[in-house]
Amino acid sequence: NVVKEATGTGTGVLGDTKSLNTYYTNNTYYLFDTTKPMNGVIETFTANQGQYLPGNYVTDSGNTFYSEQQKAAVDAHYYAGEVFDYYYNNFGRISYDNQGADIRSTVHYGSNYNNAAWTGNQMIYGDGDGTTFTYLSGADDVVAHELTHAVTDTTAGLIYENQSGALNESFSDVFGFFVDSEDWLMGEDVYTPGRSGDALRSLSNPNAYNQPDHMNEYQDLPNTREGDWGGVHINSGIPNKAAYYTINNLGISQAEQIYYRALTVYLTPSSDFAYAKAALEQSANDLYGTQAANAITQAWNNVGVY
Ligand SMILES: CCC(=O)Oc1c(C)cccc1C(=O)O
Ligand SMILES: [Ca+2]
Ligand SMILES: [Zn+2]
Repeated sequence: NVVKEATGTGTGVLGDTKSLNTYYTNNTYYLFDTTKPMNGVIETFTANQGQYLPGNYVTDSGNTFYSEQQKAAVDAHYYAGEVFDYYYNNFGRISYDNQGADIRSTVHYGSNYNNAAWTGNQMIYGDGDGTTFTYLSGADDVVAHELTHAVTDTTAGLIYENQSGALNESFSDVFGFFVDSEDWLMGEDVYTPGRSGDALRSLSNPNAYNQPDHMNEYQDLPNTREGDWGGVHINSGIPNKAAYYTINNLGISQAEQIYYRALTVYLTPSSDFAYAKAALEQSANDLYGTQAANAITQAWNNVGVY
């Protein structure tokens, strides 16, 4: 049969050119990647600034995705593939559910929407308002953050509130770092396009973006939407700082295996910070022995978790 897999090219959010795994049918090319070792596909849609999901496939008759409106889709598609590869190459995980599930993204979601999310079965990316954010799929750490929410939901299932919710957020930031390990910042490539050097969050210095980096700064916020469900995006600074200490002590290769084992083997929906410390200690001991476990202990003690 006619192999319809194709290689297209596109312009990303930051103006860079990248090659894309596309699919040819009905005289046009789709952002539809069938090349990964999974029974699902990686597919990218546009909501055309609406809120209906998944929206329309992103297509191009010439397999050249160079237009302004195609930039967000180019990066959502390319980075979803990069994050699939990260989890497959480092842990042998086949898509977010380890069962080869379709990885679906929708860009241009909503109007000036300064958000990105995992909806429970797909990723969505706003365009940003052009001041706070540009197209949010333009950052690989953001895409890794969102897809890691899907990994968490299919493994530990950390409940998105209070300490378990802050851990849910932190694991997404930490794997965002592992995918984009050239800096300790989150979302720097799409945050405030008019200002350089800043970011949404920092793992090395959570205080820089008004997050606590120690239990004595834990924010007891209400478990409501207005309270960020008990401050899940605020209090994540504490486990994020512990991860920073751990990675500096053990290195990325050991840290990522420890974090993956804790997430997929030991953590449970209601795990709190103390439980996460124990889960990471156990994972470190399982994989690398006492010295590595001691590094976890030290990292969490440094942020006031004993
Ligand atoms: C680093 C990615 C990130 O934090 O995305 C979100 C944004 C930009 C707003 C609200 C929620 C999220 C999230 O995915 O938690
Ligand atoms: Ca980053
Ligand atoms: Zn998140």
